[in-house]
Amino acid sequence: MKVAVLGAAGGIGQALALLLKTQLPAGSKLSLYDIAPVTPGVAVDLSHIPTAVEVKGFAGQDPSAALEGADVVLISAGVARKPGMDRSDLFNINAGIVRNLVEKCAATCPKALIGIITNPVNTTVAIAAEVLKAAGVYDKSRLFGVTTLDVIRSETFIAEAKGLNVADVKLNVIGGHSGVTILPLLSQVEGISFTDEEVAAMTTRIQNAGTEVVEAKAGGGSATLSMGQAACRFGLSLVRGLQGEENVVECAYVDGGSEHAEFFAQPVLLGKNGVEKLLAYGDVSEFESNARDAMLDTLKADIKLGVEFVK
Ligand SMILES: NC(=O)c1ccc[n+]([C@@H]2O[C@H](COP(=O)([O-])OP(=O)(O)OC[C@H]3O[C@@H](n4cnc5c(N)ncnc54)[C@H](O)[C@@H]3O)[C@@H](O)[C@H]2O)c1
Ligand SMILES: O=C(O)C[C@H](O)C(=O)O
Repeated sequence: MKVAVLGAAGGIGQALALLLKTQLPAGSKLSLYDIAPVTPGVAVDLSHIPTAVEVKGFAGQDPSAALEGADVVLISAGVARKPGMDRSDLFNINAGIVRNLVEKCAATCPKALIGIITNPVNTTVAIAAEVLKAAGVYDKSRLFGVTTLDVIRSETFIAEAKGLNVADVKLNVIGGHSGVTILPLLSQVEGISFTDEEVAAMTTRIQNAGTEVVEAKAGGGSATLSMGQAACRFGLSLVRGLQGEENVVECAYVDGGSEHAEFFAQPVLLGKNGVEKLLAYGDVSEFESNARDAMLDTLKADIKLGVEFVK
């Protein structure tokens, strides 16, 4: 199994690469690419860790060598937020970066599963889909917006607030990955109840968690370590699905399963072809159903921006 990380010299990329080096199944290959010249050095550094995962690093303008034979490509290349910015403010720079990298994926590893981390995810995934369509290799089962950070944040914050073992907290986070489009389904967490005030406060905290990190880092970037962990969890789930493991389920921002929008984050069953089955996200409370409906104009506008960027 070969996993490529594009943006591998960055804050997320290096954390993700370290976690993958230590957690990918024995015999895997890890391929690191970034425009930053340090990238081969990051690979050499990681290669001294004693695991049976072969790691290679590539720098420069062309990622093709890193992508050859890739089964999974995780893309975190691009710029991150500073205080006062929204994720949508990253569009001007990151849209072109994602377009160019996905064009290379289409040419070099058209069957790879692609996970987009680069923000604004609501839009960059739509860009990736249009690029793959234009290249004639689009398979909606193989493209994912990585929203796992919203899931692990929800698990963490709920466990903290309710005094639970975090391993026991499970929930779906649906919609997209910015502001009001992030909707944790708190009503589905088993064994606990929330007051209306707690639901409102917890939902807002989860929606603003990225900004919480951006402000705490005070101009030094956005979430990198928690995102590295989230992307590793998601990447390993993709690998487990590809290897034929059963019942591998993650929430991700995907195409086609939703009556709500062209792309929508929801639970998916992963398998040998990426999305094996789109799963229903289950019953929702009145608060959640209102919040879901209220996000749709924003989400659809984010998607339209991505489609129009490529067309
Ligand atoms: N999906 C999520 O939940 C989530 C969470 C956190 C951050 N992000 C996003 O991930 C992205 C990366 O964040 P970061 O903190 O790692 O940023 P970073 O600045 O630390 O790293 C980005 C890396 O991308 C590289 N890069 C830039 N242009 C490139 C190109 N054309 N080809 C290859 N590499 C290129 C840079 O050299 C840098 O090493 C940002 O857009 C951020 O908003 C998403
Ligand atoms: O908030 C950001 O800009 C980064 C990321 O999307 C996050 O949720 O932490």
